[in-house]
Amino acid sequence: MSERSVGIVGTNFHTIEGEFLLEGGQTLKDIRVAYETYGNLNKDKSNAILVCHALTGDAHAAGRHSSDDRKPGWWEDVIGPGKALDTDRYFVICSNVLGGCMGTTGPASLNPDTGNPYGITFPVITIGDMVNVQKELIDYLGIKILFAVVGGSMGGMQTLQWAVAHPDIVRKAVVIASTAVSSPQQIAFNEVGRNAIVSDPDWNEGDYYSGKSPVHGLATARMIAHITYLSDDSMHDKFGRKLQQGENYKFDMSHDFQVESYLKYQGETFTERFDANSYLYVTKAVDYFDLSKNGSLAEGMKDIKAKMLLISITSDWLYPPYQSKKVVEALLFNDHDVSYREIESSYGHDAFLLESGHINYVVHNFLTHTSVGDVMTEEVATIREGVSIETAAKVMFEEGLTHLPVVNEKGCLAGIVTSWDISKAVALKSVDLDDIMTKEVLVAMPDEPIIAGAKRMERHSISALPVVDEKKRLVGIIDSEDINRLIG
Ligand SMILES: CC(=O)SCCNC(=O)CCNC(=O)[C@H](O)C(C)(C)COP(=O)(O)OP(=O)(O)OC[C@H]1O[C@@H](n2cnc3c(N)ncnc32)[C@H](O)[C@@H]1OP(=O)(O)O
Ligand SMILES: N[C@@H](CCO)C(=O)O
Repeated sequence: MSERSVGIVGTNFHTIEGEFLLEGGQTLKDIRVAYETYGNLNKDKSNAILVCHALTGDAHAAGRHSSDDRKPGWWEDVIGPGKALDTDRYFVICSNVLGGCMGTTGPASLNPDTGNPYGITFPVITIGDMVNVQKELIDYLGIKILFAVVGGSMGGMQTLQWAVAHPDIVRKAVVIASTAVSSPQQIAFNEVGRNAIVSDPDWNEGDYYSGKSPVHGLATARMIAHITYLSDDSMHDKFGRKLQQGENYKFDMSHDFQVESYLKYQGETFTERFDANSYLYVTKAVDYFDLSKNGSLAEGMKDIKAKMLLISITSDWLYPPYQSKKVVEALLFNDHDVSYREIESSYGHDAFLLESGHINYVVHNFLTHTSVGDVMTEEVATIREGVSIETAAKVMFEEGLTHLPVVNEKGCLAGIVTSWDISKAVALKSVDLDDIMTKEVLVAMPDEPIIAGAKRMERHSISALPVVDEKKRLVGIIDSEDINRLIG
């Protein structure tokens, strides 16, 4: 196993107890979420990155479940020590989507009310529902801010949805080979796939879990979809008109060309790991995805606060660069902080899984150009000027703090009290907070590079910096231990 891998990992499960309301108005009971995590969550819980998977991905994004596993998780090249999603710095989370078939509740799961698989009685779900389920997981993990949300393809849709629906949680968002609105062509390809599934007699109106499954329909759906993940150039490069066996045409109906054999293999192996009903539901969720509001993408995106990075792939004809550029335009219309990169690649849509060199470079740069505001803790316990030392000590004890900012009636920083100041007060029998607090406080600004804040802390041997805006209002705090971990 590569030294740069997260190594052997396991899948965890969390149940969201009770009724869960879906965007379509229906409910699901006791949703189970399968998830994996890599790296460690820091003390402030400010280094979490949520990775959202694509259509047929799963929670197993990196590492191996056992040393015998033939292949690692699907984004092994991007997640791990020293990689863009650096597990020495970040706590990476990936969960299987709602409606999936890799551990999270989906149509193949048992309906608790009937004891039978949901099948086609499973409610139609949306990208918004997938994100709402992830939000429950993040809450369960005690995470209040996401340093970043990252995803390709359908994972990019979830990432955009996160940025729109939870602007105060998401600090950075990386959207790769994706769109804010599913196009008619995308819907059309999905519909052909669904049609292949429901036309298979073994589909049996979705009720096939005790008999034969619709493997022919599902394999055909995958074959069609797989073509859309490649490009004309990559197919020329990969297969050309090469034959699978021998040098002469057989002039029969066998899989004479390599590309035929390849597609057959891709279709068949897919049926070993994916549920046909899940394919119906997850593609539907993709089709319904549309972040525009009143016909305007700019309006739909106006609440976003995260710094955004959009990446597209030159040869991706399924999610063409124009779709990412539309998102960029909508964000620029709102004066948002957005970067855009187009990766030159002939691999087509699946380049987001294959061009790991490019992806690592671009995503690493985006994530490491971090400002104070990207990592600061916004919920800061404070005390008002003029309170007693005892009150300050009590707050620090109850909140487990070593630094406590003192603010005036306008919320402006007036000083800071440390646990050392409290010890001094006890030793000197002081009662007046004003006597012991530091009034000339070193601070950081949200827009300054994190490295500048870290250097200031190092130079002055201090372990926390209050963050203030231009009016000196306290807006957050940063802690040296967490910062050092993030800047590596
Ligand atoms: C986030 C997510 O999207 S998770 C889901 C990602 N995974 C998938 O989508 C699985 C489907 N696969 C793919 O999409 C792509 O294969 C990728 C992007 C993952 C990997 O691409 P590549 O590394 O170029 O692999 P490639 O497409 O050549 O497929 C290789 C497989 O095809 C087989 N193959 C290659 N040529 C032929 C052929 N002529 N006949 C039969 N089989 C063939 C190989 O033996 C290999 O089999 P294996 O997967 O069992 O090892
Ligand atoms: N290979 C990807 C393509 C869809 O983005 C998947 O199967 O999920």
